[in-house]
Amino acid sequence: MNAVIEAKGLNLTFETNDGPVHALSNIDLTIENGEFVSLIGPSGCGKTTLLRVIADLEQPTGGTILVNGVTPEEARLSRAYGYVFQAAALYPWRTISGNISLPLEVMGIARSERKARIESNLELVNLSGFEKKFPWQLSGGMQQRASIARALSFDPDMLLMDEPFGALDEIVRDHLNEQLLKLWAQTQKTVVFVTHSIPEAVFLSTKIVVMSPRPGRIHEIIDCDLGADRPLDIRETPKFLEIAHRVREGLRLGHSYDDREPAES
Ligand SMILES: Nc1ncnc2c1ncn2[C@@H]1O[C@H](COP(=O)(O)OP(=O)(O)OP(=O)(O)O)[C@@H](O)[C@H]1O
Repeated sequence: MNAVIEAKGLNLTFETNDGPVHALSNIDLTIENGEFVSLIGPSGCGKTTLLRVIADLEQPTGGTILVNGVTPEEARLSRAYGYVFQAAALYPWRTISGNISLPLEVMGIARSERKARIESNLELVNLSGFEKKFPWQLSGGMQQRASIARALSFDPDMLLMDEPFGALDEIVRDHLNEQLLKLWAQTQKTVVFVTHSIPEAVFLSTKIVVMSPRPGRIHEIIDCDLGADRPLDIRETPKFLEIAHRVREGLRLGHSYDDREPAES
């Protein structure tokens, strides 16, 4: 295994009209090739900010970060990752295949190659046959699958996913979680996944990064060694429940530290 993300002493303070907001504090994180890593924590603890720093969408104000051994900017320019947003963010005037094609068109990839890639990626997310539909003709879960196909279209090493299933109901979410696990096993991509959901994090991940707020920092990193074969009912096994309990405890302790903070400073 080799590190695809290496953050050391990462800090990020936003300067706002109401004063500085310390969004990330002293983040040390190494993510190895092929891992599925979830970032979990309460609202405002910096999960999205950390993902955006990896993606070169925010600049850290301190510390260092390497993505695939190079700066986030170089990694972005070499298309090291595909990014999946909370909302599917598909262009409504383009068909599903037109949406998946867009990054490939920007890269100047020939039409026949684009067609082949669209087909294979739609197959990966179980959407074969929906090429000519427009986003509004698809359910929320299908739209999110299409946006995953788009993120995979240029075959990046890594998928960065910001709460991709947060807005979906639980049944659809379960289904998409199963599909995402299959896709991860099939493609062996590295995935960094932001979520609020403990069961989702435990079900999907090889490693869970528990974050705590104000300023956002890593409270604990929990190994999630449930093996590769994870049917949905693994969620009722003692091992799963034990890991979920550890994550919950981590979140609770992270919070109580936060509650004590004003008295200590
Ligand atoms: N562009 C910005 N300018 C100023 N403050 C920001 C900016 N982006 C984020 N923040 C602040 O930084 C902190 C971390 O935000 P972030 O969105 O990373 O948290 P999060 O853990 O992803 O939250 P959520 O789970 O609600 O999405 C918050 O206090 C947020 O208000």
